[in-house]
Amino acid sequence: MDRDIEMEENHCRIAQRLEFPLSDEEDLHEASSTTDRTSSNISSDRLDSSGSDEGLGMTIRITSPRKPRFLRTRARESMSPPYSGVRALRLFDSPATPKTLLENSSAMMTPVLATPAPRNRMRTLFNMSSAKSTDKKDNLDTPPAANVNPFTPTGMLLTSKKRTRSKRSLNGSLVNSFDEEVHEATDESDEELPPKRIALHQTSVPRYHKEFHEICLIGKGEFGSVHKCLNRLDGCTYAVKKSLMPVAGSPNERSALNEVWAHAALGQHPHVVRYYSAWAENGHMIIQNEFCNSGTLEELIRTNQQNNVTVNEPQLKSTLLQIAEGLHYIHSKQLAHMDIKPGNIFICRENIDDCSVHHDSDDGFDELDDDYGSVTYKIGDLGHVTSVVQPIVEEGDCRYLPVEILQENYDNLAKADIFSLGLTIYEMAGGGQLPKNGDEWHAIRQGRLPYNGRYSIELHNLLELMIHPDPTLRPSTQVLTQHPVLGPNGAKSKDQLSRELNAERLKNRQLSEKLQAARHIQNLMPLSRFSLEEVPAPKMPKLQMNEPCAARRLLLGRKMNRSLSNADF
Ligand SMILES: Nc1ncnc2c1ncn2[C@@H]1O[C@H](COP(=O)(O)OP(=O)(O)OP(=O)(O)O)[C@@H](O)[C@H]1O
Repeated sequence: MDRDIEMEENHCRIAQRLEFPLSDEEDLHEASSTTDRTSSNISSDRLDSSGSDEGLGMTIRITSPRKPRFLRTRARESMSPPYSGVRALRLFDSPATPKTLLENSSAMMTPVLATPAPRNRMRTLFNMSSAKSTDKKDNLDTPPAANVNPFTPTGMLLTSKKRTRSKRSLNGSLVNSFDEEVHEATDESDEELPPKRIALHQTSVPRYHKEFHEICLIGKGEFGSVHKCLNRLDGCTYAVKKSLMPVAGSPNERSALNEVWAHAALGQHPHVVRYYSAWAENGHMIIQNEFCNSGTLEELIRTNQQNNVTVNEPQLKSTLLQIAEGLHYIHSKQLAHMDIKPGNIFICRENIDDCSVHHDSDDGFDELDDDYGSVTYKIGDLGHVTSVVQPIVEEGDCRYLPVEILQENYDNLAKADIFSLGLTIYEMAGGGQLPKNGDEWHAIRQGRLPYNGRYSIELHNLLELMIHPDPTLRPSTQVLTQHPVLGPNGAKSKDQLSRELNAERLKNRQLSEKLQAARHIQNLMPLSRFSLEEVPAPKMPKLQMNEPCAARRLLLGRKMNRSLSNADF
């Protein structure tokens, strides 16, 4: 009896400490009675698994119409009856204090998006209590409240299963399973759920002004406006793109997500504009990207035209090579860009003092010095990216589109990018504005480009090959990056050339050492007994690739010890 009183007192003390407000208490009691009233709805398997009548693990089927699956899951977790819930926590015989339990509970509850915050701490306790019992089961049974990126290998697999459900809408546009509304998800297995599980309006996060200081507007496109922004925390500059209109719930929502998915699936490459994060704010899609400090190739072409400046051939070749590198990377991920054009090629110059300029200059031929310093070209605006295996094509700019895409032949999407790249470089080479239609437009689709004589005929022939009417005959990105017209000297930077020179010198030196050793042996014994391969190389100090020329000349000098033992070259 004394123990009962003591427990009752303990219970009151805890309730006080947790600031149990009357309204919520009533609320919760109501929930309790609702539970009683709907006891037939309480799933018996969960009750059984808890093995008690304490409300631990008790679940209620919420029958409100069309609530998203994850909301329903959370709702049922937060509606356990209060009194039995408190007892279910076993506070009296647990070494954990209510505070620890509260902390644990909030840690456990944070990741679910669009779940209303618990109305008070006590309710959090109940959440924790029920979460504890269902946690294991939920992790196994419930797919996470997160989209599946269709451009990752898993996403591609999932899409291929869903493709049977793709259909054409009445207005002729392709409707894919990704467009199915989130709330259409029923109690299906993970595979059967649509990959788009989070609607943008469910994920509004007020980050823009909190995290960024807006410096200026740098551009506007059809989809969005782009601002140069300073991140308040890391102090670096970014290009932050915000959709012009709220896209949440609109037909543009998928395109907006497409860009984010493509960026995220592609990851980092020196010739693809780098992506940092994305979020939705008041229905707008916001994407934080690397800031490219020298604008777009389109702006450069326009300025050159105005100033009557011609781009020299090494610059043309370097640009072609760099974009081919970026495309090669995109194609290696089974994706196609589908909107390659000067306006979507971004330029970074290294000597401009800006910590947001991220260069990966180690690969050698991705820069070319011009009057302003090293220049890197990057592919951006990934809004049209599609999988080459399961294409959903949203046609890009008709000036750069090959005819097979307009005819809805999607067998060679990677080669459609090659076509657009050929025309992009042609424009950069002074080819003038490309036609949108008419005879000239058709002539280009027949593989004919007017030659203006400002660059070599070899390069011109390569550009014509890139726009060949038969996509299979256009060179792949792999072929382009190793194409003799683009190498060895024309498009390479000084760094790359000196690295290659060093490598050639090293090879040369090894060969001459072998030759000298062979001569030496020949003097000692008849040569017929040894093939050249068997001749042991003389022992010499290793030549470092980056040694200055003077040092190398010394090493190649005549005063070297020679040995017939095996050398470790
Ligand atoms: N990462 C960046 N760095 C610097 N400037 C950028 C960057 N991204 C975009 N811009 C500027 O913003 C302009 C619009 O950007 P973007 O082309 O991505 O928008 P969009 O609405 O998707 O365009 P489109 O009409 O081609 O679909 C660009 O032309 C460019 O001037």
